[in-house]
Amino acid sequence: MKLNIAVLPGDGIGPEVTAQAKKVLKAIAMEFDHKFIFKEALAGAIAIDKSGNPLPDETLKLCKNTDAVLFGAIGDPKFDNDPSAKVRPEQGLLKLRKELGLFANIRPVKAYETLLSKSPLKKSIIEGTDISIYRELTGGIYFGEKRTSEDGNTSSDLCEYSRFEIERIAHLAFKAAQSRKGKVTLVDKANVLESSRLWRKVVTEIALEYPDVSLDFLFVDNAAMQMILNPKQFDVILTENMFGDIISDEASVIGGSIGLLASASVGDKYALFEPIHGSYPQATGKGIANPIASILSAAMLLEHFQLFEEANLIKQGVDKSLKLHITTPDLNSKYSHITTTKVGDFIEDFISNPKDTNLNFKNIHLGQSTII
Ligand SMILES: NC(=O)c1ccc[n+]([C@@H]2O[C@H](COP(=O)([O-])OP(=O)(O)OC[C@H]3O[C@@H](n4cnc5c(N)ncnc54)[C@H](O)[C@@H]3O)[C@@H](O)[C@H]2O)c1
Ligand SMILES: CC(C)[C@H](C(=O)O)[C@@H](O)C(=O)O
Ligand SMILES: [Mg+2]
Repeated sequence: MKLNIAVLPGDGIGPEVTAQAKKVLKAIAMEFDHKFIFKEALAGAIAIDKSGNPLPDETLKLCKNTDAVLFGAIGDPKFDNDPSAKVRPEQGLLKLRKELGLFANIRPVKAYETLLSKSPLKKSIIEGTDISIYRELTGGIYFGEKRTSEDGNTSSDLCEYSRFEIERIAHLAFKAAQSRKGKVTLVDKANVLESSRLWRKVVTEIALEYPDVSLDFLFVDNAAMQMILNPKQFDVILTENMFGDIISDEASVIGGSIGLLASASVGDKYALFEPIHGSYPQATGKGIANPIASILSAAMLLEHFQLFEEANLIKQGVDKSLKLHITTPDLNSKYSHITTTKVGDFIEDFISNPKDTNLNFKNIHLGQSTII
């Protein structure tokens, strides 16, 4: 298969982790005789520095003319620490999501058998957790009207949703549940917010079209607690933009690191794949950022194009790296010298030689030969 992939590495650790995902995709192309053509473009703080615009026109144009976008992360403390900054890196990402119509952001969360001891949560609580979060991505408070009074002392962000925006992601969530455990949990704040009451009404109506799927409701404050008390109760979580942002970072604790959580953002026409984490500025250039979220986002990209065998091979490589503790320090690897690049190298090697039980870690040099 031939795929044109726009790569937007972004800021901070974005370029480091995206380079690993790209490397892994190149290995897949080689093994399966695909042609993946990568074209890089600027987004985020780096784009503001170069052009004054967090999403330059040529970047948007490239994304609209490719089959898929592989996104790193954006954000820089110089903007985070300046509330009066007029242009911000995050505006670039939000505009990109809106322009590409990426209304559904799918964030899988699972507890890896080999990482059960890495989570601060008890093994008995997290073991077997497998959740798919469907986060609405182009509406709600992120995109409603923003106002600040003339004296600068009052500000507001409008949270607005239409029936159409709720319906289209709800259908995706119910369809996903049909091929999973058959349960959708709508996370909202319907006891307070009018917009959440619309979500409940519309989602309840749509549920009638999916009699094989059960629907329940949880207020977001309770959901945040349930996520760490009893995450196994969840199958598909359907929620609005901001609640989904918050609850998915919280859910990453189950896996052991946010550096493991990938995502796919899809719409009617375009698709973008990115880790759920940010630009983790403190880690830039240190080689300590976990690239697995980015690598698994590349696997989601392949799944989007029905390349399941290829995606599975990447996932097997990830599983193997975790099993062998070929991991960055966020997962307390027992080896101190496993960098971002070395994790990518290992998964790349695995893809070209998955059966090699003596995988020689040619790029890794662990200094021991009996770790398999
Ligand atoms: N999609 C995006 O591009 C995105 C997402 C979230 C935050 N941001 C931006 O990133 C910047 C930093 O935000 P933040 O510090 O709140 O969130 P962050 O996700 O960048 O980092 C939060 C913490 O998560 C951990 N972490 C994140 N990525 C990791 C990785 N790959 N490996 C290991 N550990 C990792 C680190 O402990 C880090 O301190 C801000 O400017 C923010 O706006 C961008
Ligand atoms: C950077 C920010 C705009 C973004 C969001 O809130 O959607 C991020 O937190 C994410 O989860 O992708
Ligand atoms: Mg977030």
